[in-house]
Amino acid sequence: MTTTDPKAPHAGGDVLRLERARRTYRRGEAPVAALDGIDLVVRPGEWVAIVGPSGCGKSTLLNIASGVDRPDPPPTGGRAILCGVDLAAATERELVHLRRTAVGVVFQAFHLVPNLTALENVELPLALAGERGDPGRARELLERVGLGARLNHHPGELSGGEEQRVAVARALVHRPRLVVADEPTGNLDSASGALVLDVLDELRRTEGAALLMATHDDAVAARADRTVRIVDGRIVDGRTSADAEPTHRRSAR
Ligand SMILES: Nc1ncnc2c1ncn2[C@@H]1O[C@H](COP(=O)(O)OP(=O)(O)OP(=O)(O)O)[C@@H](O)[C@H]1O
Repeated sequence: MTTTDPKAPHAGGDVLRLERARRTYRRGEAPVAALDGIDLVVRPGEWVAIVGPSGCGKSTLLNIASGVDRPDPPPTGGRAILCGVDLAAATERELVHLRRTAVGVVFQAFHLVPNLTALENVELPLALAGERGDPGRARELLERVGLGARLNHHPGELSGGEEQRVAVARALVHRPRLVVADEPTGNLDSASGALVLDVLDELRRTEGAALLMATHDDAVAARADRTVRIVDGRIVDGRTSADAEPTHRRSAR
């Protein structure tokens, strides 16, 4: 491939860099700017929360951060660099490789495969990435999320919180550099949600992955290293990178 290999050990630097990123949907005649010039840098190991009202652009941003979507074409779309790969320049094949090797995803609705066991669900990303990997890795992760006794259970035999902990193990099994989580506690009661956040945080720290998480819940966002607030596709509050000054102070000047 022509771009940096996202899994290469030397692939340091930012995990995600958005510069004036813009994503426009054409709805009938009127274009909708779902992202309207977003600057955001996520560094290795950081936990960044994205908050904002329904329709502000959180899912659009996460889709770009997970390599599922790209900003508008240059020059109006700005730049989106995911694990060293410029999304505008990447081929579809490169994007598939990026998604399978460098990114892990946790959804609100778990999205486990119902006829596979917990262990088989966690092993799935390794098979998709064509990696034999460490044969004990999936089992070890399930033990670390507290499900060592549920390896052979199917999703229908697990509680919602247990299903989401399987999904967390699945998101980290291929050692991604970035975990993208869309309302990961949105379908859970507060105790199960807190446990899911605990295991996500523990794995993030020990595995060195960055975590980019959208949430409606201010208590969830408060656990992140920093929070970015979006309204109408623009960042209105928070720090766009770990060393940037707060946006609201900048605009008040
Ligand atoms: N495929 C699409 N086609 C047209 N418009 C879209 C599409 N997807 C999203 N939008 C619009 O883009 C804007 C941002 O949507 P997005 O789903 O990113 O918001 P969100 O913050 O994730 O919302 P929620 O919190 O409700 O999930 C909204 O105005 C939405 O209606």
